[in-house]
Amino acid sequence: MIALENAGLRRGDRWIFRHVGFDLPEGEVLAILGRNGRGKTTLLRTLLGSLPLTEGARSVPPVVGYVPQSQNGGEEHRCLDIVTMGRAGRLGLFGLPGRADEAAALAALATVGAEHFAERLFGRLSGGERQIVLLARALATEAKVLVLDEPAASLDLANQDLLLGVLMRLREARSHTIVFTTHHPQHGLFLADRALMMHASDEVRYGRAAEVMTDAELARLYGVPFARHTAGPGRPDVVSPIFGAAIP
Ligand SMILES: Nc1ncnc2c1ncn2[C@@H]1O[C@H](COP(=O)(O)OP(=O)(O)OP(=O)(O)O)[C@@H](O)[C@H]1O
Repeated sequence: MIALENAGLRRGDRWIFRHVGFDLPEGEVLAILGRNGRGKTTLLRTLLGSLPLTEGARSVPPVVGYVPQSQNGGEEHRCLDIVTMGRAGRLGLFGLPGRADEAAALAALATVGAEHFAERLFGRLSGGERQIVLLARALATEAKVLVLDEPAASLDLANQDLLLGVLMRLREARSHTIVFTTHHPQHGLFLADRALMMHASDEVRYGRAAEVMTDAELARLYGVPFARHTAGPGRPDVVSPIFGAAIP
């Protein structure tokens, strides 16, 4: 459904990433992890088609729903209008959204459990609620692939829980193939079927999230040791960085 094969991207004389390959089955969720500047956003941009690969190949459907880290602007618009903007790619050059588009936007809000936001102003929502509206906008495109760039980056714990819960419902429905970047390993363990760990520009590990996100690999990725706790039957382990105990 979505794949990269021996993909590389060079800027000037520097490879941002190289030899990246994965093949994400339809309906699965992929978490991309790596330190600051490791190339996560650049990799997402190649998936979105806004940056060409220097080498290798990508296989991504033509329409992808994108959720940015946050959005500046639109604060004075109703959430329904923000979500209806997701229909723009389906309208003709000078086309205006019609009733069917508004109905699709309402359906997208309902999918994320946020139909009650429809008439509220986007600027009056909390950060987490805004992310959910932006997710609804991506769903309104009717894309089967969703790409999210650090969707929980600026959210407090309650809002992280809110957003992760909505994404988990999409995962359980297996209605979309989802790729997201994160600095929270726990989000990967909670939500993702697979993980792509960007250790270095030419070293990327890909596999089942529970198998590749071991304590040792997380410690190697971030340079910080991790502790692990079991969270009860049917729940993924909980990992926490042990600050102040950096690996020599
Ligand atoms: N337009 C550009 N020209 C040259 N280098 C760039 C450009 N944009 C980004 N880079 C470099 O590419 C590298 C990867 O950047 P990218 O934003 O993809 O990292 P990231 O893993 O998403 O980082 P973060 O976790 O901080 O968001 C960085 O070293 C960055 O400086």
